[in-house]
Amino acid sequence: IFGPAIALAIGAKFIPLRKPKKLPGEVISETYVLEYGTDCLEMHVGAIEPRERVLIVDDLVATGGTLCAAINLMGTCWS
Ligand SMILES: O=P(O)(O)OC[C@H]1O[C@H](OP(=O)(O)OP(=O)(O)O)[C@H](O)[C@@H]1O
Ligand SMILES: Nc1ncnc2[nH]cnc12
Repeated sequence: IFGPAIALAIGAKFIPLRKPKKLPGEVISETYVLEYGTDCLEMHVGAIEPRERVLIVDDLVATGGTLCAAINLMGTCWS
């Protein structure tokens, strides 16, 4: 897991985006398409303030569906 270490190194906060039912409290969800079906990412409500800058870290990009879902979750905070 590289996200927390990168956040610490650059002085940023760490925000986990997790598969469904992993995060406690209120979440927002984004469903997306993978090579082998669909899945869903969740993020805590209020984790990001409007106009905050983000760095999205994942282990790999294949179709880009997961990355797009993460970007869409960011967008729900900025709108
Ligand atoms: O660009 P994409 O086509 O979306 O694929 C990339 C995603 O696939 C893998 O996760 P996966 O959904 O397989 O589950 P995992 O996190 O449990 O490994 C990987 O960790 C990326 O998040
Ligand atoms: N194309 C791919 N290769 C390896 N791991 C993956 N996880 C999701 N898509 C993958």
